Amino acid sequence: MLELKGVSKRYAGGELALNNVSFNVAAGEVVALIGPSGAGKSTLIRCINQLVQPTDGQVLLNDSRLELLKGRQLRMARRQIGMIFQNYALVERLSVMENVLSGRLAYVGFWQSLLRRYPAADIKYATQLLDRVGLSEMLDKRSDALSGGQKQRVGIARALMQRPALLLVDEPTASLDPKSSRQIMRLLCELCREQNLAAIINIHDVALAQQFVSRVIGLQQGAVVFDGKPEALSEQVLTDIYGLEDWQEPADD
Ligand SMILES: Nc1ncnc2c1ncn2[C@@H]1O[C@H](COP(=O)(O)OP(=O)(O)OP(=O)(O)O)[C@@H](O)[C@H]1O
Repeated sequence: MLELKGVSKRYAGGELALNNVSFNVAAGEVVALIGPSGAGKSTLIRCINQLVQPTDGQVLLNDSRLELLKGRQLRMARRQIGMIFQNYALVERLSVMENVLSGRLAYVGFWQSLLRRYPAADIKYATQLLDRVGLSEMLDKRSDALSGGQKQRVGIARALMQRPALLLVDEPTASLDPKSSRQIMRLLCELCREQNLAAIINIHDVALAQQFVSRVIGLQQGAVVFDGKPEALSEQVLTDIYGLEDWQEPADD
């Protein structure tokens, strides 16, 4: 499904932010990406969706070489990648339903999207998704009236509206309390199973990741230093990844 082959990234004038990263993610597989600040987690996510062009290596999504695509072809390929963000990235003054429908923007034409005219099938699917994420009572609420956990549910429904093959999830729980964090991680993992979706979740909270995902990739200084089951993350491995940082405490940022 997703395959990274020897992906490296050097920003202008900087050190290697990614160093020869290779791994595969299968359909339906949920991977937590962990590592200390500056390890290259965000760079890796951005190299997958091509917001950052890798300096070296290949990024294959369903056998298509994303790093070679430009313009329209890249936009088409990106439809297969749903993004979920720490700060939700909702349009606050729009309703829950409108935010979810905006997940179809890459599919509907320019005028349709400007006038926010979506096909009936899209509205039906958005309604189903909002029901699935537990927000069926809130379709017409303004997004700025929601709690953090509810906003993240809208963000998840919007990403799924794209009918993606892969979800890239950047710190989905960093702005949430512990209970909402667990609910969001559980929901994400259930949805990936139900829809046979692959996901890479960039997450600081190791204990939370261990509780829900089936595979963890640990980055340190741009290189993969661990790739395995969460049970295999021993104290020694975590110390290798995080150095002397206290990896048991979720990061503040
Ligand atoms: N646009 C950029 N230009 C130059 N250097 C960058 C840029 N973005 C990131 N870097 C550098 O690349 C390295 C990896 O950064 P990255 O943001 O990918 O790490 P991260 O693991 O996501 O960190 P955090 O957990 O703090 O978000 C760091 O040394 C960072 O300073």
